[in-house]
Amino acid sequence: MKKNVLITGITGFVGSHLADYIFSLNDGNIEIHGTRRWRSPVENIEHIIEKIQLHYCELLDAKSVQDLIASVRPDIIFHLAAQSYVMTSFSAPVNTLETNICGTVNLLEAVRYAKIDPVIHICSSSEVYGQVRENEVPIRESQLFRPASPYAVSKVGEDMLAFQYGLSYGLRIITTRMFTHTGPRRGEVFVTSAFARQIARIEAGIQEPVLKVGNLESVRTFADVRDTVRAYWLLVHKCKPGEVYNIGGSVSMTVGDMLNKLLSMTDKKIAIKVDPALLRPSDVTLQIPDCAKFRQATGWEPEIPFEKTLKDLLDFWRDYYARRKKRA
Ligand SMILES: C[C@H]1O[C@H](OP(=O)(O)OP(=O)(O)OC[C@H]2O[C@@H](n3cnc4c(=O)[nH]c(N)nc43)[C@H](O)[C@@H]2O)[C@@H](O)[C@@H](O)C1=O
Repeated sequence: MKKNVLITGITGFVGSHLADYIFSLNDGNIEIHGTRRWRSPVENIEHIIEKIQLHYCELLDAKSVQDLIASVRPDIIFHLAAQSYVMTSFSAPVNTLETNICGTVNLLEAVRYAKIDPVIHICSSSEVYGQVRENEVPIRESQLFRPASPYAVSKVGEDMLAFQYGLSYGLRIITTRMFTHTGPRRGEVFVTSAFARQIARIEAGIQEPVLKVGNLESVRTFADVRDTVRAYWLLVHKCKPGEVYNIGGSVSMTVGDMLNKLLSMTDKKIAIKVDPALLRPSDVTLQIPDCAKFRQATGWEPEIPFEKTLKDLLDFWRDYYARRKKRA
């Protein structure tokens, strides 16, 4: 019998890569279902749109989610739909909390009412740990939560809901606290993409050679999105419901060092300018994960070198502006 895999947020960055990864396994017994909101652009999944079952679904509408779950009856759920930009959560805290917390409740309730028993992957985030002290890195799953943004609080909520629905109703939920991940299709607001996009625009002659930045001192441990989705697939097959796992890359550096790597990939001379609008009321400046628990459970290791991740991201934006120019 075919296995139904449901990816909420399949039109997004990680969702689209996860669908690509599952297709690459060439398993004829898997049917991929995904959700989209009526306004969501579909360019990330245009290349696979004929091969997936796409469902209109509004996570904040309980009926919409119940109808979806009752009709798909998924065996595996990857809940990737979210308001995921930290900065936006400061200007739209209620929307962030609603989407990430109430949206997750609607999904978990819909599973209960459908009386099905799927494996459910809930995406918490490394942001739940907030600002850690130097003696607290690498960060383990037992680290205290000190959320530094409404987004982080929303992910604490999601994390706790995953625990509680497992405890109260026996749902088979596995939670990840993923650290920063990037690669082609990364949304333009996130730091790696924001920088790569500006370089591509400068190369295309549609932006002055001045690159706007926020806080360059933050340390991040970058993972490639393609390693990330491979980890998520292993997670639902090898990890234990009720447990929570850190997942992250192995390359840690400041955002400024990451920028220098990107700048070394272009011939253009580019000036750097701090834009105060990109500075957060409170920032998380030290994120280095301890992923031993996940590695032990799955044998997963990140494989893609960070230079390739950045080059692929930059080329993604170069292609984007080349195609735009052709259409004009
Ligand atoms: C795990 C976690 O990972 C992501 O959250 P994030 O790490 O906050 O991602 P980001 O790319 O917005 O910022 C990274 C750092 O870079 C600094 N920074 C400097 N200059 C710019 C800049 O120009 N733009 C942005 N966005 N950040 C900048 C900024 O202040 C911050 O310190 C999300 O996927 C989130 O959903 C998630 O769960």
